[in-house]
Amino acid sequence: MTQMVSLDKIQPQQSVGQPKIEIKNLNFYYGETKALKNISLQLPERSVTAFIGPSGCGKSTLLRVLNRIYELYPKQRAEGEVLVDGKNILDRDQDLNLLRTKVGMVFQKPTPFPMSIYENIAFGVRLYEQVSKSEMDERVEAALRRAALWNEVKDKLHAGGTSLSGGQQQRLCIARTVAVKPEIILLDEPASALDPLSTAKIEELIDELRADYTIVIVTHNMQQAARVSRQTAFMYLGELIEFDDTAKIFTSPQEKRTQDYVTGRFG
Ligand SMILES: Nc1ncnc2c1ncn2[C@@H]1O[C@H](COP(=O)(O)OP(=O)(O)OP(=O)(O)O)[C@@H](O)[C@H]1O
Repeated sequence: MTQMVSLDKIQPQQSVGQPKIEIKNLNFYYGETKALKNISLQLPERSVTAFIGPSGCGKSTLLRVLNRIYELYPKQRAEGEVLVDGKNILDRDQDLNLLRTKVGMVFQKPTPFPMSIYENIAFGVRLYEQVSKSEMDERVEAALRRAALWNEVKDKLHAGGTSLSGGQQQRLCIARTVAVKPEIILLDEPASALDPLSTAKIEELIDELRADYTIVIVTHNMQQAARVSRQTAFMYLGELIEFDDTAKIFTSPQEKRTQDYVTGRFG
């Protein structure tokens, strides 16, 4: 079998936590088109899970179900159950604002708000909490430190967020997400628009954040999945083909399609 992924980069085995997210018999539709077919899987808490698979297999769709962001678009609907801490977030009575503070999301392209670095973080905090000026200063600093950006921006907090480099903007978006104290962070190809150095910084950051958050990352980059994740889900044509420890998916997968994909035979 041709090895595409260097094995020394794969995360060491550790004990896996309790399931934070349990997806049960999930189907997803764009109008009449069924994009996810009966997906069931459990994502452990305080751990990084990667979704991999060829273009169009449903990785981003599955990620977007986890904070119900698809609801912003007409004719998109999910059926089945997604339990977060045992509560089905697909229930009609789910408070979507609450869900989105608990489940933060970072997109492929850095999307800072057109405001200062400080305000990029303070804005989201203010939506959910009333905090004093000094508390806000502390929140902003803590979030920027958590996103490994503080040292680079501490002297220009009132400069525009968009004046930062692409890699810094992405870390600002991670800081903004972390500032509202989520438990789950969804990352949709967070480094695909970045240069190798900025990508390495994002990966280091993911490695630090995994102790405190349940992280789900969609990536096209299999080396990246191997470097950052503890579990990997391989998807194909809207189905979950295989879900296992990342080391197993990349070295001894059970399914031929997984093997073909991770060894570069298709995709
Ligand atoms: N807004 C939309 N309307 C209709 N169909 C869509 C929409 N978004 C995605 N799809 C379809 O749903 C399926 C899954 O798409 P999705 O973007 O989740 O795949 P992906 O694995 O994330 O792909 P990529 O790696 O290219 O980003 C595809 O067949 C796609 O064409």
